[in-house]
Amino acid sequence: MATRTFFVCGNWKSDVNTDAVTTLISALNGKLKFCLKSFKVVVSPPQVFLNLTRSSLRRDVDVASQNFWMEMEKKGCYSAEISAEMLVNLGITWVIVGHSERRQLWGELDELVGEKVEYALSQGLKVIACVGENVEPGGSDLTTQIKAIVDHVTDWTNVVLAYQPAVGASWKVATEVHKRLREWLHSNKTSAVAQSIRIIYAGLTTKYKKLSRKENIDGFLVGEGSLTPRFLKIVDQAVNKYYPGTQFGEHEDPLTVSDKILRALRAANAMKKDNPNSHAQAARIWKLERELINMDDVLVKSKKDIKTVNDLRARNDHWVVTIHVQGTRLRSTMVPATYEHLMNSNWIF
Ligand SMILES: O=C[C@H](O)COP(=O)(O)O
Repeated sequence: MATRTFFVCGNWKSDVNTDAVTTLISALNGKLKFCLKSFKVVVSPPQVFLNLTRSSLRRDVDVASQNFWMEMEKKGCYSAEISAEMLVNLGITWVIVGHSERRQLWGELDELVGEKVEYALSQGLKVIACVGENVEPGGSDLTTQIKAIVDHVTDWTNVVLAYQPAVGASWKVATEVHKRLREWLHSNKTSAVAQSIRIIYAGLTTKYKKLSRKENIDGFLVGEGSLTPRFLKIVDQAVNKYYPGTQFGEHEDPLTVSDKILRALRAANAMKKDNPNSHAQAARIWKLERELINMDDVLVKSKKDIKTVNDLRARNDHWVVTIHVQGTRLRSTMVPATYEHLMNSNWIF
């Protein structure tokens, strides 16, 4: 499987008000329990809600603007427009460029789209660059659109390509076009670019689960479906591609052993503070031990030989952690239990 970070962006277009935005933010804040390092979730509210969204949404969900104004000449007076610089100043990290609605309704042409992509990147924004078949009769074809973008990008790390199909296109068409787009990038750029770039699907569909499992589909730009709890479901289904059996909010990335212990110790330490000597505490610690053992199927990438962490006991202000490697006790480590210590120390292995 390619190692491209899966990417799901909810584009709230112009269909929301303050209540809806607040509700959507709390749904995301409440459901997502862990940072999804290998899975990027982004939301794109209308510009009037960018500040509200950025200030109240959890930090590991990024925020995208649906557009920006590029100062074609020097700084000037452009009433009502919002520049890339303003977005950066607000803490917005992504911007959508070349959405079919901007192309159709505001006449944004390929060359402008390419220039906007380049300018946004130069200002430190990441870009969701849209190309598609949802254009006016006589509009440019997919290859021309993509070429106009490609010519303005040198580093693809911060660019996601969103494919917007013609209305009514089936999921089968989507998979075929994504494949062709990657082949085009392979032939016209490099194989490294073709393999690393994320191509996300930005069409109306109910087949998110199916599509998320296709090799060349690296995520979604979701319009209408991002305005309801369905969005969480879409993310769930995609998360499941990588972590079968998990749900959005329950999934966590494979953790290192030290991450796991650190997390358990933090929890144990908090319990200890609350209730220093109770049996209940001992029982909870026992539960934590089990939890660590139950996570043993998660292998530690950088230290392949360490397989289990199966002992965690309290001794005054310290905790003893025993590491077992393939059934044999490797070592016991005494670790300090204060929160500050745990946060700052480099104690493990
Ligand atoms: O920005 C998203 C695309 O325009 C798809 O929107 P949709 O999911 O409402 O069809």
